[in-house]
Amino acid sequence: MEKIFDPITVPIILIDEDTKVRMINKVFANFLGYEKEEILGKKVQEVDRNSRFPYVFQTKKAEIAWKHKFENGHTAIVHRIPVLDEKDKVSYGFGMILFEDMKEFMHIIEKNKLLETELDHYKKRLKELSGAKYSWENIIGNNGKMSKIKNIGKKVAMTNSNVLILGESGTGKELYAHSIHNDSSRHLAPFVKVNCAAIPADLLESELFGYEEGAFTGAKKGGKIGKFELANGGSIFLDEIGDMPLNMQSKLLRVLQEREIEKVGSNKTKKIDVRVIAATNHDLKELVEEGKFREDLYYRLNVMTIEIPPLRERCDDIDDLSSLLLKKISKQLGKYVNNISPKTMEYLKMHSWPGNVRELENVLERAVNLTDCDTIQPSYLPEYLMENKKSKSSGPIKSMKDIIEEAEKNAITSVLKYTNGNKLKTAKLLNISRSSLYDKIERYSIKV
Ligand SMILES: Nc1ncnc2c1ncn2[C@@H]1O[C@H](COP(=O)(O)OP(=O)(O)OP(=O)(O)O)[C@@H](O)[C@H]1O
Repeated sequence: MEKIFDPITVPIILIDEDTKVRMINKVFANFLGYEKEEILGKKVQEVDRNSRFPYVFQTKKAEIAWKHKFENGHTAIVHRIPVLDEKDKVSYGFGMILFEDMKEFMHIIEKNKLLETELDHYKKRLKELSGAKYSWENIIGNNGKMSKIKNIGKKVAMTNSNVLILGESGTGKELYAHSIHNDSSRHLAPFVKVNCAAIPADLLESELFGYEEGAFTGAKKGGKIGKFELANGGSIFLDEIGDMPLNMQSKLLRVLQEREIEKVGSNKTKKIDVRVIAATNHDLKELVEEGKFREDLYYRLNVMTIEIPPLRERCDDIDDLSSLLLKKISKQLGKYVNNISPKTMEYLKMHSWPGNVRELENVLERAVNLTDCDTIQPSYLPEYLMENKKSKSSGPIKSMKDIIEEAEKNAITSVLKYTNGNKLKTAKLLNISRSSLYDKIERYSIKV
């Protein structure tokens, strides 16, 4: 035992069940102001009256990194560990000094604090670089349906399953995708967004999976890393998944099943660990029925589903949402506008909000810019919002197709008015392509 204890440069001590010192190394004995031989066999309390070992033997609980003032006046940081036998009886105690003086200890603490601050800073930077900007606190609305959906989102974030976020354009699907990633165990890894509708069909495969050098004419030297590989360890947000071409859907399905990708022009596969968060404003089930979306992919993605209802279906949220958005917008614009008059609120609640929260945000931003007092009056609302109130009436029951067409027509008409007939802005606000907007304008004979 002596041979083991003495070469150790950290002060250590071994005590038997009667608190007698069985072994102590030279450094510890010298620290106490004794020679080793003077201490061995003595009760620990005789060597240091302040010893807590008798107490530790009673509680049977280790005291780790405790500050201890020795009888000789030294203060140190120590461990006191009771060792129990199979019958849960104390068989011996082990003690050691971690820091022989408090200055050394305080120095380590300070250094640790500094490191923690630095670590926080780099964690924040990493999060920013990871691509996910928003978290739950950016999703306004803690009442009614919104709080329920947020709670579902938080539960979903804890799992590792694929997520499907459904909801009309402007309902906050992207906010949810970011927040789920940021609240998941993957939050320090990348969050990569791909808008499946914005990438031409023939480029989507190489965009998602990358390509090898020389894979096709015009391919970059050295090839290209795909979004899936970039998201490895993190999450990939496949926005507008409903617009993904069928041939790509089969390839995506393979990736989800096999958890491996194959670059364009390569015959090698690479294992990847990516969580898919997909979103769409289409009715995916309907697309499946129409043969435009693969059923097997639908079920693969539809493991955890979050459905965000359109704003018109959660009128109760409009009050809360408007006040909180108003606060945010006033702060951003540096204006003090914190009230919405009851009449204005009435108009806001009557509107059908085809552009959902995005439209509400725009309406409020416009009003904050126009108003010169602290309250938003109806006169600061766009014309089309007041007209909607007059035209709201219930009629005979219509087919789903007619209802959807009518809603589309109303949405396009409203937003066109709101943008003063600007088609590019309208298409953007409604999140549809320009060509699709032109088609619908023609189909519904909308006067621009
Ligand atoms: N609950 C909410 N709280 C705060 N802002 C919201 C909320 N929901 C939506 N928004 C705002 O509305 C706008 C649209 O949100 P987002 O882009 O997440 O919607 P989306 O459903 O992904 O739309 P799209 O389908 O058109 O891509 C953003 O400016 C976002 O900040």
